[in-house]
Amino acid sequence: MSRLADAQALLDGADLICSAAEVDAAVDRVAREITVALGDSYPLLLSVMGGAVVFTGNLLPKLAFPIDFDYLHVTRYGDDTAGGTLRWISEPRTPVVGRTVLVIDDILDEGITLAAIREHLLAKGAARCLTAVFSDKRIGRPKPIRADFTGLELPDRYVFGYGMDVRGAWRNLPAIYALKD
Ligand SMILES: O=P(O)(O)OC[C@H]1O[C@H](OP(=O)(O)OP(=O)(O)O)[C@H](O)[C@@H]1O
Ligand code: HPA
Repeated sequence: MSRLADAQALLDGADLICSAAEVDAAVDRVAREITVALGDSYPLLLSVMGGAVVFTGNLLPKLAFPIDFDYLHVTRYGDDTAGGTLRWISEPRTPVVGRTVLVIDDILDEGITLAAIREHLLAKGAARCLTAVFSDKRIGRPKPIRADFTGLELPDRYVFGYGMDVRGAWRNLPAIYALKD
């Protein structure tokens, strides 16, 4: 099969678990919570490439206070549906020393990625490091980190859409889908 047909088959065989309207409402709520918590602190927002790109792009225009923005890239899934070793692809260029940092990511799954990023930024001298995730997967096991701001809780299934990929595809979907178990 072609890559196009493979990607279409993945979507056709998946379940819609969260509509675009629910997604948008969750992002609105998270934006309000972040505004209350960080509106006075001129934070540095760090988007975790590449999954956070859609959440970040929708969240930032809803924050009506000054921010600095940069990105970092770490990965441990690649095109796989199970996580492996964390690889740092790029560091933020903006110094974090003394800053209030808000890390933005698409999904907190096992929590390994976000916990490592937070530890790294604090070791680099960030004054505080908060985290905002579009989604938190209910994996039924303890995680090494809890997000300070969470959009949606998702079931323990492989999910995609709204920045999250399945075998590299479908980050562009406005709603959330899950592969059949
Ligand atoms: O909580 P965890 O189990 O550590 O997984 C969460 C991380 O996995 C995904 O990134 P991925 O490794 O797929 O990188 P990508 O966004 O570049 O595809 C996602 O964007 C999170 O950063
Ligand atoms: O369920 C998931 N879907 C997409 N990307 C992910 N990264 C960690 N878990 C997931």
